[in-house]
Amino acid sequence: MNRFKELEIDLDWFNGRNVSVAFLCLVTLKTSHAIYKYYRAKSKVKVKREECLAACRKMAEHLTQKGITKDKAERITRLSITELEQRLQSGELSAVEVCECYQAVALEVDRKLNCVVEPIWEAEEMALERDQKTGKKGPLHGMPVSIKENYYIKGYDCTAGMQRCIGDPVSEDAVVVKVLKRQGAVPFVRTNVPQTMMTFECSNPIYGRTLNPQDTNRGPGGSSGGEGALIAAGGSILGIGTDIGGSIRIPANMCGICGLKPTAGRISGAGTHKLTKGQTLVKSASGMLSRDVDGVTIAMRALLCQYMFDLDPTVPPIPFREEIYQDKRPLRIGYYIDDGYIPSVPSMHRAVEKAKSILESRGHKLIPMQPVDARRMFRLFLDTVGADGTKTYLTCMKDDIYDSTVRQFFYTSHLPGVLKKMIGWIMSAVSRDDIAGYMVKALSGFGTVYEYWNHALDIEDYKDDTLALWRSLGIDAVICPGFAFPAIPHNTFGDLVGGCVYSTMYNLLNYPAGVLPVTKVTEQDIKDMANYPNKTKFEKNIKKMMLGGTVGLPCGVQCVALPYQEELVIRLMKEVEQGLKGDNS
Ligand SMILES: CCCCCCCC/C=C\CCCCCCCCCCCCCC(=O)NCCO
Repeated sequence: MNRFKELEIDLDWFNGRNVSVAFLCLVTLKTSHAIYKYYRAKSKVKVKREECLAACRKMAEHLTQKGITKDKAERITRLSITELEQRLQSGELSAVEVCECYQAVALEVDRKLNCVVEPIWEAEEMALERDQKTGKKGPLHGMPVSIKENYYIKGYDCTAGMQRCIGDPVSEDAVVVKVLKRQGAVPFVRTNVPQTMMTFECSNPIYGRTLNPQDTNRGPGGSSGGEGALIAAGGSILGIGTDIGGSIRIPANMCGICGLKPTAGRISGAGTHKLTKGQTLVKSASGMLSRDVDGVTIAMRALLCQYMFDLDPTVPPIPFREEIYQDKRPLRIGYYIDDGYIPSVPSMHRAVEKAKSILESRGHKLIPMQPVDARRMFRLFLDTVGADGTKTYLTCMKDDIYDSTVRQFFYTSHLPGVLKKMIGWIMSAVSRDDIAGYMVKALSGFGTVYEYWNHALDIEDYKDDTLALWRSLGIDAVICPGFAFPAIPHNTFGDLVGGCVYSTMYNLLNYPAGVLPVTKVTEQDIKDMANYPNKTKFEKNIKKMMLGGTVGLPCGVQCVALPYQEELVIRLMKEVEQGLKGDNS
């Protein structure tokens, strides 16, 4: 009876006025909490940014005090990597002077392009150790190397542009960084990345936006965009990056430098940001970017050593195979200018045609081909990265400030799965553009492990079909566009995301692929855009972008080989590069 009375009293409380007041209180509380979290994130980001800017200023002052003149710095940074290697090995140049000159130029470049996150303070001490070393020098003795921000460097935050990771310095270097140091290199600056590293723009709320040295109204590509911009502008000679959808090759294409994405796992990825590591169907690959192909070769030779195999036993102990790299045997090389899904632009066609005629003139047989259904591939890729319904990204980005380049993806990601599927379906039906629609659908993820395993089998089928195609054509390698188009204006990633079909294909297949610059956009290429298809929204976006002042932008070619044939990829890249220089040896 008593209990019943109590209940009556409780029920009485639930009158209209009380419920409205409680509801209002709840909304106010929630809103104030969200505002508080937003400002807390903002101030955390601001403090970090100021710290990094102060570090750059302090380093610049230090270098001025040391008397590093612009003249001297430019004299050293203009040397090719092979010249620099020889002078460091012979002792003609000291590791300290090379390090200081590169730091000075990198900081100067950074003031224009915002590509450096912060200097590595220990670099000078490391360089001094190299100079004092007696006995055999390492293959990278004194070589300055820039490091993408998502690689662990002891004592520094590794954020991937996300505020959650600020104030949590890592306790150990990444395996690649350890190996570089052991081989004599001097890591000297950390470079910028996009927030989450899943876009090919290069902007985040902590370190800001990186600009393309070829045209500052455009981005350098991403996610290794800081590396791309810094190397192309002469502030670094060799950089380390990662690539799960094109992050090494896209900046290489957009900035006009070389980049190699090895087979995932050939170079250790231990000690890189963990964001994408739970997703194991398409793995991120560690690789490198450099001004020319020699840089890539020198880095691969040095990294593929016993020390890396010992530190990371998951890496297959295959040293650099000179016999494949130096081989002069004529090859059968497949080529395509269009993947049959996303039409690449005329300047990219020309780049492939140019590389093709160079390779033919060197005795190789070029065979026209079409890759296995690129649309099927891209859907598999998107379903893979969105497999968890984007929960991993949303968790890492909880309470963060969304960068303008990824905002729309995150707002969409928050919607319930059914709604994402529906919106995706409607978008595909209405716009005749199945890329945006399919992307939204892919953000909804898989419902069951059974579906996910079936999806994994579909990827295996795609790999089998591609291998069967290569076997039937009897090809050793493939050349194709380095990307669908050259560098894009800021904040257009969402409109042009489909361009990455050209790069993601070789992540899904896990084939090694490298990009090198071959040509630049000409006035004629722009005139030829008149024949570019104009049916889908995506094609219209590409056309508009290309007509918006792209003349002079670099265009690269991608060289691809079967898994673990990195040496063959580099050989092809080198032959194309030699052909471009008119050297047919
Ligand atoms: C459709 C699934 C998307 C899941 C990600 C949702 C989180 C939102 C974050 C960013 C929005 C971008 C979503 C577009 C994904 C597909 C496009 C891939 C673009 C590839 C760019 C290069 C990425 C890369 O290689 N990163 C290196 C990491 O080591």
